[in-house]
Amino acid sequence: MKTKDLTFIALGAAIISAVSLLPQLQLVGPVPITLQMLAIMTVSAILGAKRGGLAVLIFLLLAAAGLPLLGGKGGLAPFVGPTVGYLIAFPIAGFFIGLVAEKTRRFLPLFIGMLVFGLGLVYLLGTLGLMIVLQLSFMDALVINIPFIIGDLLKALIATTIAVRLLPLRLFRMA
Ligand SMILES: O=C(O)CCCC[C@@H]1SC[C@@H]2NC(=O)N[C@@H]21
Repeated sequence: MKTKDLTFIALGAAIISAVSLLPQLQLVGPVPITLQMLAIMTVSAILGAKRGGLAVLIFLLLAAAGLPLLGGKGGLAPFVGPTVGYLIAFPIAGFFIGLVAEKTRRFLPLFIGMLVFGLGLVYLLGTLGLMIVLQLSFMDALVINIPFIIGDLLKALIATTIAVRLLPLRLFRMA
């Protein structure tokens, strides 16, 4: 990996971290509405699988190291809390969204990739985390995701729109 790639990974992690500092909306239940997935989907699509996944991983390491990036909290507590499944899903989703973006720059396939990995996979692992930490049934944990769907669809739409405009410029291609 070249210096240029490392710079983009650091930049990606910084963007995701900056967005994660924005206030979260705790409507009902244990999981907040956040803009994290908007940043993760956009950065990963632009940087590709390896660099996107690593950028998300560094963001999580910064949070684990104590930066208040997860609802104003940092340290290890969020990684054993109700949202742990979402946190585990973030870099995996980033990797696969990046992989899809490496294969296509067309809007529809990339948008579908965002839906499958940015929503589907994140909700699935998030649900499993909720089941384990809060001792809920699969259905009780799954319904906790319902309030996020419209907002997350919008985030996927925005991330795809940004990515399909930036990818053809080849600004961020691998060094
Ligand atoms: O800060 C955390 O501890 C992680 C919060 C995870 C929030 C999830 S991500 C997918 C879904 N969409 C949202 O806006 N919130 C949840």
